[in-house]
Amino acid sequence: MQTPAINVQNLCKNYGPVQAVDDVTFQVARGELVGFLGPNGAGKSTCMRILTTWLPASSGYAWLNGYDVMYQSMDVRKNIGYLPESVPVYGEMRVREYLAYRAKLKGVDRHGRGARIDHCMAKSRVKEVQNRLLSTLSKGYRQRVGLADTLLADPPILILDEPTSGLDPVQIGETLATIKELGGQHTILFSTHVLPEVEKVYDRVIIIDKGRIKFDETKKAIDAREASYLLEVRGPAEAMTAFLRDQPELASVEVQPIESDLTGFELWSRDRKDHREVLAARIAAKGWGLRRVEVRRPSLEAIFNDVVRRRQETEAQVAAPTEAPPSAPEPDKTPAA
Ligand SMILES: Nc1ncnc2c1ncn2[C@@H]1O[C@H](COP(=O)(O)OP(=O)(O)OP(=O)(O)O)[C@@H](O)[C@H]1O
Repeated sequence: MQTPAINVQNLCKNYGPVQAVDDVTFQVARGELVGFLGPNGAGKSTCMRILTTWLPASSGYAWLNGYDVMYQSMDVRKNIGYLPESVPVYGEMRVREYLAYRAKLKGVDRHGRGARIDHCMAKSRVKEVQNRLLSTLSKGYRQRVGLADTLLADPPILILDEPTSGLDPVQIGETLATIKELGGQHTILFSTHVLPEVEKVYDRVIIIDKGRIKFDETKKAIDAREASYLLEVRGPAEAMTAFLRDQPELASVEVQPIESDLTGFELWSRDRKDHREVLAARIAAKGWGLRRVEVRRPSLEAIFNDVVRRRQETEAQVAAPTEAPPSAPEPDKTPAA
């Protein structure tokens, strides 16, 4: 079996009491394009900084192209291009001059260096600003210069932390297209908390939340997931639930109470066929009011909602103080004269 491009085993990182990365294990095969998704503070940047040798792990292991991030950090660095969340700026340097300096540091052959810089600037769409001082660039352009930098030595693995951060919608589209194109020749792990961005380019998605991996699936597996149907029906909740659970076409029924006489249902059919019309007719025949019928395609958004938002909602409910009983008025603490 081929060595995975990225191999992470039981990785942990704590910053004092904050457990930023908590027992993370995953592998990325060569050539895979993996979206690393999670809400703010999930632990994405911390993971990436460990994988790129910029931060030591508290425990666990990681290998990139077979090199240990802890003990073979120079070899790891030769095999990766890393775009950090905030690109370091050498404000007094011009874009081309900066990339030339970086290419020299990375050992890019002197004879081919100029052509390589041109190629990377073209890929990252920064040619038009090549003579501008870095300090005068917008965050979006700086991010693109950072992307050009990651490509200079043509490393097999690219680790891109929020590559579209600070870009306008047109630039986001262009950068995603570049990432997709690069995906053919490199292994790419890129992070974002913007769902639609991953949806456009990924082969596989890993969702991390509170330092733990909560979901890891290929696009193919996600696309093959079965659609469900969302219904909102007005009527007696218990009777409606029992009725739907009796329908021979349905494999599973989930109940989501909405208000006193309105209930939401999520339904999965037994045979992957669409039974909405027949179910709607049966519900109408019972005299119940059908307010909503909708197909819910398996999407990253739905998965993300299941994995992260429901956890957040549950936590918010637990944290919300219960209504305190009216208390007796505080005794007057004013000291007696
Ligand atoms: N240097 C640090 N010292 C203390 N805590 C830190 C440090 N860096 C990160 N953290 C904490 O570790 C957790 C994970 O942060 P991290 O930056 O890795 O998350 P992230 O998923 O990249 O978030 P974002 O999308 O906002 O960049 C957060 O709770 C964060 O506050």
